[in-house]
Amino acid sequence: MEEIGFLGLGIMGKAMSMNLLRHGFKLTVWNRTLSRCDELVEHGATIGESPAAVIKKCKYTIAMLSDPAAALSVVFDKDGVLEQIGAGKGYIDMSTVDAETSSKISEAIALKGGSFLEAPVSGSKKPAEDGQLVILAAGERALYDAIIPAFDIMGKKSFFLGQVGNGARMKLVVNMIMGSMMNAFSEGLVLADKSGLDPQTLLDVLDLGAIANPMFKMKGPSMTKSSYPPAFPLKHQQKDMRLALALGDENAVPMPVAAAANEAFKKARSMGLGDLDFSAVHETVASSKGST
Ligand SMILES: NC(=O)C1=CN([C@@H]2O[C@H](COP(=O)(O)OP(=O)(O)OC[C@H]3O[C@@H](n4cnc5c(N)ncnc54)[C@H](OP(=O)(O)O)[C@@H]3O)[C@@H](O)[C@H]2O)C=CC1
Ligand SMILES: O=CCCC(=O)O
Repeated sequence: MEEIGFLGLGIMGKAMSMNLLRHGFKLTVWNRTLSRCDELVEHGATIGESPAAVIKKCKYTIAMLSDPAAALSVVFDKDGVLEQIGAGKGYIDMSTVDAETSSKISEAIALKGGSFLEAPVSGSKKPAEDGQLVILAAGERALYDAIIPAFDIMGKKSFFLGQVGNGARMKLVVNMIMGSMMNAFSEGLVLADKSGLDPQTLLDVLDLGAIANPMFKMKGPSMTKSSYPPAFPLKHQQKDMRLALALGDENAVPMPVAAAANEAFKKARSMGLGDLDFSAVHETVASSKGST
């Protein structure tokens, strides 16, 4: 495949681009904090000096950015994607954003004659390193077909969900469920502990029953030790809850559980936990003062 551009080398972007390099793809990379490109360069990538420079050089460019503000800035600001996108070029945004943000980007790129695909992912740092993501794509089918060789390296399964917005919506629904679930799990761990049960035994019991899942198995043991090395930063999970609640507003779907979970993530941010893993929401329950 031709050289691919990659914008955004945070936790996910770095893991995904390293994986592409390992599988023989040629990459030109850019990151707002340029020093984060160094490790990729050591593994064979070339640096582009701006998003526009990357787009100019590459037929296809992938982005993995923190939130809607970052996704819009990289496209619309000076030296951004729009300055060089045009006929024959494709832009694939894999960041988790809302449908409105994706649509704005899609429309602007279409006006320049370029192609757009949104492709947010399920799966975190480790699945990104191992090429085990689940890719939720929507937008131009021809671009989806063209970028499949890269998706096949980054993911274990890709879905094409139709028109732009459907990928963003699917991702927000999934993360709304995940964020709500993490809060119930945190409350359960603390409830077990405070009521005299061994939290590790709770983990063993959960793992054998109908609500066993990889997330509890993976994060549970470190949560019981109050250890939260960031795989999925809590500030991004709170952003996803906020965007999912807005989607609920739009569609008049009552979501009291998700709303409560969002408050817990906001509380965790106010406690300075935003850069830790989203499982650190456990601290909002574990460290709450209370007497019986
Ligand atoms: N971590 C995870 O497990 C998963 C994350 N996601 C989603 O993927 C996206 C990236 O997540 P993750 O890698 O964890 O996040 P990080 O916070 O590790 O990285 C964010 C990236 O966005 C860049 N960025 C932030 N603001 C701007 C801006 N204004 N202009 C340009 N670049 C900017 C950062 O650049 P700089 O280095 O300069 O700060 C960095 O490259 C998010 O949308 C997240 O919700 C999806 C699935 C899993
Ligand atoms: O958006 C982040 C998703 C994290 C995960 O699916 O494990």
